[in-house]
Amino acid sequence: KESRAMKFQRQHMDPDGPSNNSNYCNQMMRRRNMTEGRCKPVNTFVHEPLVDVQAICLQGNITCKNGQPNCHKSSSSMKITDCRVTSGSKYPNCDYRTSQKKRHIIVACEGNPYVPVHFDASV
Ligand SMILES: Nc1ncnc2c1ncn2[C@@H]1O[C@H](C(=O)NS(=O)(=O)C[C@H]2[C@@H](O)[C@H](n3ccc(=O)[nH]c3=O)O[C@@H]2CO)[C@@H](O)[C@H]1O
Repeated sequence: KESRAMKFQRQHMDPDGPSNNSNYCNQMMRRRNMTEGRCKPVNTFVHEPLVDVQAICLQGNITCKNGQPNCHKSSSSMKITDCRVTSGSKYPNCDYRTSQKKRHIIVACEGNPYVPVHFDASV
């Protein structure tokens, strides 16, 4: 069974990316298995070293969207790519808009070791 930490990395980590093409999301959402059963509507990939994203858990606690107190915001902005399903997207041919941004990211952390398990938002 995939751990929550590994699921976070599968869904959100791409340190070597992004390949600067408009098909990045169409390729990566499939490759990371987020188009099975349905097209995952929104997903962010982070283009920073894993250790830098794991270090976010050391920042002060902030409230997550779901009200839990175990979220943390990155101290610096990070290179991300937002993937958002298009209006014309029809499962199983999931179609995404690819948007490259630099944002602070907010993740939820859990466990021992205390590591990211959920992507909450970018600001
Ligand atoms: N505090 C917590 N502590 C610990 N665990 C927590 C906590 N909260 C949730 N989980 C768990 O995480 C799991 C999960 O998949 N949550 S999810 O909201 O659906 C993820 C969102 C995110 O993947 C994506 N998104 C969204 C915006 C954006 O900019 N970029 C972007 O990528 O869309 C998804 C839906 O919004 C679930 O098992 C839930 O129990």
